[in-house]
Amino acid sequence: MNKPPVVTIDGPSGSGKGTIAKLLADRLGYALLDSGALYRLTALAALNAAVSLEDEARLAEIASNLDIRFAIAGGEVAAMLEGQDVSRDIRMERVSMAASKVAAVPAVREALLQRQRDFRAAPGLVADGRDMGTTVFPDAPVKIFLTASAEERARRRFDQLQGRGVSVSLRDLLEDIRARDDRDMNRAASPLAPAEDAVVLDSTNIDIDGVLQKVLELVQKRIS
Ligand SMILES: Nc1ncnc2c1ncn2[C@@H]1O[C@H](COP(=O)(O)OP(=O)(O)O)[C@@H](O)[C@H]1O
Ligand SMILES: Nc1ccn([C@H]2C[C@H](O)[C@@H](COP(=O)(O)OP(=O)(O)O)O2)c(=O)n1
Repeated sequence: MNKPPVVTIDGPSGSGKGTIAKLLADRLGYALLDSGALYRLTALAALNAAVSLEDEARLAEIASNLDIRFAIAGGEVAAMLEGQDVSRDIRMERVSMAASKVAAVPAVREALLQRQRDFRAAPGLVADGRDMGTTVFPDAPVKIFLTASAEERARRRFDQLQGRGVSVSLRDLLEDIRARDDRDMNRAASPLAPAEDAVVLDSTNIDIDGVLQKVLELVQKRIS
């Protein structure tokens, strides 16, 4: 039997992956995997348990035993850790930084691999992350690598956080984005990189609707 199709959307922080993945999943009636949330949840659980981010064995144990669930609340996906809605907590800057460290640990990635593959279900899946097209779903029929300049991505994040009433400096955000890009691209385990068969889309000068239209065109061409 053919496996349900997967559309993978990989790329650096702030490139618009989460936004496009959600819109696309809604349009297609597909399930959604926000794989970054799994790394964020692992990081939050480690911070809550005061586990050192250098302690790779304990981090892998946490990733293997995560008690998590994604629930739909008011049209949004809520991330639940041990029964608590932690959707806001996992987006905090200190958790973002910790997630990028935790994600560099090969045993953590290994522990989360099958959990991610289990999201594949009929009629299809949209999966957003860093290694969806390269490692987790190498047989996906549609692979997108979404990118944008670091300055544009920092500006987007700035607007997003300001909209939520979080006060941040644009310069700090740009530094954080560059540090995270560097760690995500240069780690040994599943580094951030386009799959050989991915279509690279630079959204620096394209709005959300423009990106969605391009992705929908690709899906229509490749998934009948
Ligand atoms: N093409 C785009 N043009 C302008 N803003 C965008 C675009 N794509 C996404 N955004 C905005 O940028 C912010 C970051 O997008 P998000 O989807 O969270 O990125 P990622 O998941 O890649 O980190 C959001 O506020 C989103 O609305
Ligand atoms: N498949 C994935 C998804 C995320 N990660 C890492 C990379 C990031 O530093 C963290 C958080 O990812 P997330 O996609 O939520 O981050 P952004 O929204 O793009 O800022 O996890 C990963 O290594 N592999």
